[in-house]
Amino acid sequence: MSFITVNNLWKEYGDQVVLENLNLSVKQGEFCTLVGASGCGKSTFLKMLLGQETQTRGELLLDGAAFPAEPDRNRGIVFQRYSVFPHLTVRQNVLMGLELEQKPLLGKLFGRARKDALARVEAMLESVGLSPSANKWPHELSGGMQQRLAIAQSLIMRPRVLLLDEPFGALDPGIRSDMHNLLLKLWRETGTTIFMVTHDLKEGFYLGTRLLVFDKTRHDPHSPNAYGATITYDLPIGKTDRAVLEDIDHSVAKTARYQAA
Ligand SMILES: Nc1ncnc2c1ncn2[C@@H]1O[C@H](COP(=O)(O)OP(=O)(O)OP(=O)(O)O)[C@@H](O)[C@H]1O
Repeated sequence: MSFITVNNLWKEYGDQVVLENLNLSVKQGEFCTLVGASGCGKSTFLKMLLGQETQTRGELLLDGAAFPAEPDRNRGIVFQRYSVFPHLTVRQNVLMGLELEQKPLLGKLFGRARKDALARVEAMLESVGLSPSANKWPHELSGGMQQRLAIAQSLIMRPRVLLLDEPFGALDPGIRSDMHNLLLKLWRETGTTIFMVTHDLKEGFYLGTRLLVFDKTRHDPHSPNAYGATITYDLPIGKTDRAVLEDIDHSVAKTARYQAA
């Protein structure tokens, strides 16, 4: 059965059509990577999946029911930068979600509940390789460590859907490949469904089980906002030949030129 269903989904901001007629059916545990020219609406789509934005038209279903309109623990998100709290230590950053979930008013756990939560936090820090840095402050961490912390902070809540908006875009290539391996390990361990935006087609192919290309198929030079992007390719990874990749590269670059003009 489809876990996430998108039917004839449109998103407009004022007179700007950002996304038009998206249709998609995603099974639980899939790893979808999203690529497309800058400004094509990939982040907007993630925000709709998160519950931060609502669609203008169409349906977005989770297990056959309308998506909750507010962000909730079903969905976690990691941005390119700065999604951790600078005034909390690494351990506190990861613990905070559990405390707020169980004690929304006080934001503090005590006794047995705190001990159990801390045990989960320690296991998560171990899993992302941050145990030795548990007492550090975010500003004392490298970019890669900050992103590992942001991922830990999301995954501790055991979200059914993990949304990643160019999470490795600001990292050096060497660190990126470590992060890829870590993400694949965590994805296999948790079985969470992932949507990840990337500008790097190769990264999209390496990580995902499915590649979604967001692109505009219609352009009006006199009215650049009249048409939105849609999903032009929806490819199972591992079964795609070189000519298709070149085609994607070519059409995304063309849209980017239109947007820049
Ligand atoms: N809250 C908003 N109000 C008005 N317009 C918005 C809003 N959010 C996004 N947009 C517009 O929607 C379009 C799509 O933006 P979005 O950030 O989703 O693109 P993107 O594909 O993620 O781009 P990039 O790859 O550069 O991050 C842009 O033209 C942007 O200006």
